[in-house]
Amino acid sequence: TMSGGDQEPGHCYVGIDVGTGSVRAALVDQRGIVLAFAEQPIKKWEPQFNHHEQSSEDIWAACCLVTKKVVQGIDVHRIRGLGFDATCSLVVLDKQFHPLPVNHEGDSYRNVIMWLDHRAVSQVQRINKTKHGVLQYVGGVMSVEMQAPKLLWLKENLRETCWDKAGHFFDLPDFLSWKATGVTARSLCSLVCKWTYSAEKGWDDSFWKMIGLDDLIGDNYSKIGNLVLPPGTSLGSGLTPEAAKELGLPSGIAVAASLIDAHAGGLGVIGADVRGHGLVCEGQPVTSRLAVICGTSSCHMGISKDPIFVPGVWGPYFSAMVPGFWLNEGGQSVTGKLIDHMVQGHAAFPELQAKATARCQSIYAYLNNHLDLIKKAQPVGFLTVDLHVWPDFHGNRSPLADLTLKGMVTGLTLSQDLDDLAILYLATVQAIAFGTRSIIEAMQAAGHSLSTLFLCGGLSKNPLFVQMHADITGMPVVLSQEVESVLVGAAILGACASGDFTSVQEAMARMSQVGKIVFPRQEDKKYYDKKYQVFLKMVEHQREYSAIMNGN
Ligand SMILES: Nc1ncnc2c1ncn2[C@@H]1O[C@H](COP(=O)(O)OP(=O)(O)O)[C@@H](O)[C@H]1O
Ligand SMILES: O=C(CO)[C@H](O)[C@H](O)COP(=O)(O)O
Repeated sequence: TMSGGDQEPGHCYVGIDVGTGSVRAALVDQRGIVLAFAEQPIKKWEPQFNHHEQSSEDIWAACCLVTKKVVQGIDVHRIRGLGFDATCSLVVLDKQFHPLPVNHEGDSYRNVIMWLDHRAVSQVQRINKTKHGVLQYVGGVMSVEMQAPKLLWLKENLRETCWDKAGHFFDLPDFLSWKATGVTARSLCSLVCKWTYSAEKGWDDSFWKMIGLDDLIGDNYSKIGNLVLPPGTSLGSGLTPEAAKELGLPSGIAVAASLIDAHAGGLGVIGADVRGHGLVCEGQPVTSRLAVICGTSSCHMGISKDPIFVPGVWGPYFSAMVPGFWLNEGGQSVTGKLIDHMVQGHAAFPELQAKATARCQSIYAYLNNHLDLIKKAQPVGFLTVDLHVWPDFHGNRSPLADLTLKGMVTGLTLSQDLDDLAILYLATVQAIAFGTRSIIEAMQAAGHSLSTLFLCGGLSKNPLFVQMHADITGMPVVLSQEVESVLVGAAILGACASGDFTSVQEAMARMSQVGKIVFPRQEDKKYYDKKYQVFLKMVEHQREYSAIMNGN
C-alpha cells in the first residue's frame, strides 16, 4: 500500500497527455510516482505542404485506450482525479458538437488544424500589420501557429463547409475536458496563450473587429469561450457516466481544467525541491529556473513575479502556468521532429536502422555510441568543428519570431556513410541547443535571471541532447525522477481538482522530484562560444541572401 503525506493513503490520479505523435496516460500517486504508463500513436495527415491535420475522434479513442490500460487491475476507487494536457491544436465542431472539416476535401473526420500547421501565413501577416495592443502579450509578433490566424483562414477559405456551420472552436486541451465532463469552460492557459484572452481584461472586442472576425464576439463569445477557469479547477460534476464508461474510470471523479502540454511539463518539473544537489538555484526564487519541454518542438518556460516583455518570446501571460506568476514562453517549432528529419533523410539511414535493430538499440542510442567511437581522444562535441546547422527548417518561433526563416547546413562533403550521418545528427542537436542559448539570452536581456534548466519531454531521454544543452548554455540541467514529467503535470491538475491539495503550488512541490543532474563541461566553453558565433552569423547570412535575391 502507498501512503502520501498527510492525505488519505492510496489516492492516485490519472494524467492524459496528448502529444503531436501519440497519446500517453499515466496513473500517478500523491508523491508523483508513475505507477502505470501507456502510449498509443495518433493519426496525422498532411494533405498539402504546411497543412497538418488530425481527428478529435481518433484522439479521444486513443485517450480511452491508454486510460483503460493504466487502470487495469487497480481498485478504481483509489482514483480521485483526472487531468488532461494536449498540444495547442484547433478543434472545430458544429452546433451539435459534431466534427467539421478543416480541409478542402470536406473530410469532417479531419477536424483538427494542428499547432504546427503553417497554412495561415497571409492571415497572420495581416494580423501583425494591425499592431493591435494584444500583440504585446505574444512577444510583439503573433505566430502563425496561434488560433486567430487559423480561424481567419477557415473563414476565408472554408466559409460554407466549415465556418458558417461551426458552433464551437476548442483548443485541444479544452476539447478533452469538455469530452470528459460536458462542460464547455475553457482553460485560462489555452485562451491566454493562444487566443489573445487577457486574464485581467478578458476578450478584447476591438481586436476581433480589427482582424475581421467580429462574428465571434456574438452571443458573448460562445463559440470560443466565455467561461474561463484556472488550470486545475474542478469542472462541473466531474466525469460523466458516458465518458467514464469509455475511459474505464468511475463516473463523477474530479476532472480538471486543462493545460497545454508544454505548460503541464512546466508544472511537472519547475517546483521540485532541489536541496542538497549543489545547484545554483538552491535557495533562490523559482523564477531562476527555466523549464524546457522538448518533444516534437521545444518550449522554454520562464516565470516572473512582474510582467516581462521579451521581444520574440511569447507572453507575458498571467497565471497561464503557475498561478500568480507571469509566464514567458520561448520556443523552437521543430526540434525532435528536426532530428528525426535529418537522420531519416540521410543516405545511411537504412544502414543505421539495420545496425541499431541488430543490437536491440534505439537509433539514437546507436548514434550516440557511434559518436563515442569516432571521437577518439576529443570531447564528442568537437566533431563538428567544420559542420554547422541553422535549425529553423520550420521557421523561427523565438527569439526572432520569423516564420520565413529556413534551415541551413554548412560543411557538407561527398561522404554519405554512417560517420557522416552521426556527425550531422550531432550538429543538429547542437544547433537546437544554440537556439535555446539564444532564447535564454533574449530572456535575460529583458530582465529574467535564469540559472538552471529543468528538461523534460521525449528528447530529455537522449543523454547527448541533455549534455549539449548543459555545455552550450553553460547551465546545469536537472532531469526529473519520472521521465514522463508532462504526465506528472497532467496528474497534478487532477490532484488539484480532487481537492487533495489546496493549490497547484502545493501539488507541484509534492509531486515533482529531482532525478539526474547534468553539469556543463566548463573546459569546452571556448569551443562552444566559437560555434555560437558561427551560429549567429548563419542567420545574418541567410538574411543577406534573401536581401540579394529580393533586390533589383
Ligand atoms: N529514447 C529516446 N531517445 C532519443 N530520442 C527520443 C527518445 N524518445 C523520444 N525521442 C525523441 O523525442 C521526440 C518526441 O518526443 P515526445 O515528447 O514523445 O513528443 P510529442 O509530445 O511531441 O508527441 C521524437 O522526435 C523522438 O525522436
Ligand atoms: O506550442 C506549444 C506549446 O505552447 C507546443 O509546441 C505544442 O503544443 C506542441 O508540443 P509538442 O512538441 O510537445 O508536441
